[in-house]
Amino acid sequence: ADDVTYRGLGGQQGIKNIVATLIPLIKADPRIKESFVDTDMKNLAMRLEEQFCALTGGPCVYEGEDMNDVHRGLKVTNAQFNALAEDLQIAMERNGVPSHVQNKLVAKLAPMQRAIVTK
Ligand code: HEM
Repeated sequence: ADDVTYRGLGGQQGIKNIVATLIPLIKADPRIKESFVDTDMKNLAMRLEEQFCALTGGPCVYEGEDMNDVHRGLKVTNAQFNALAEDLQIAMERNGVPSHVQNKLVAKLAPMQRAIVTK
């Protein structure tokens, strides 16, 4: 499998660090934080690590919920989707991920927008 992007993120440890940076950004972001008040953020972090690893060619299997099912009823807007993507880019930037690799991960998340945005 092509794991260039996975390696660009710094592999398993790099992804762990990126998600650890991302979670507090989500919790502090006035555009999206209300959506996560009842969320188990440790579980979310574990699932995001799996998902980013699997999507970028790493040796992981995403074992979380289907993106449609988990976001159904949350009334997520396009603006909120973009806000989270922006927070992710900040998290990658802070962990020294080159911008071309940042763009690769964001591009892999883009097709999920239709499943996540329901408003
Ligand atoms: C790039 C965009 C996004 C990705 C890749 C993503 C991915 C995920 C993943 C992997 C989970 C965990 C599923 C599980 O527990 O099995 C999750 C849960 C969740 N997501 Fe998203 N998500 C995105 C955008 C958003 C946005 C914009 C919002 C709201 C503003 C949101 C709100 C939530 C909430 C509240 C949960 C937890 C649901 C629960 O625990 O019942 N997500 N997301």
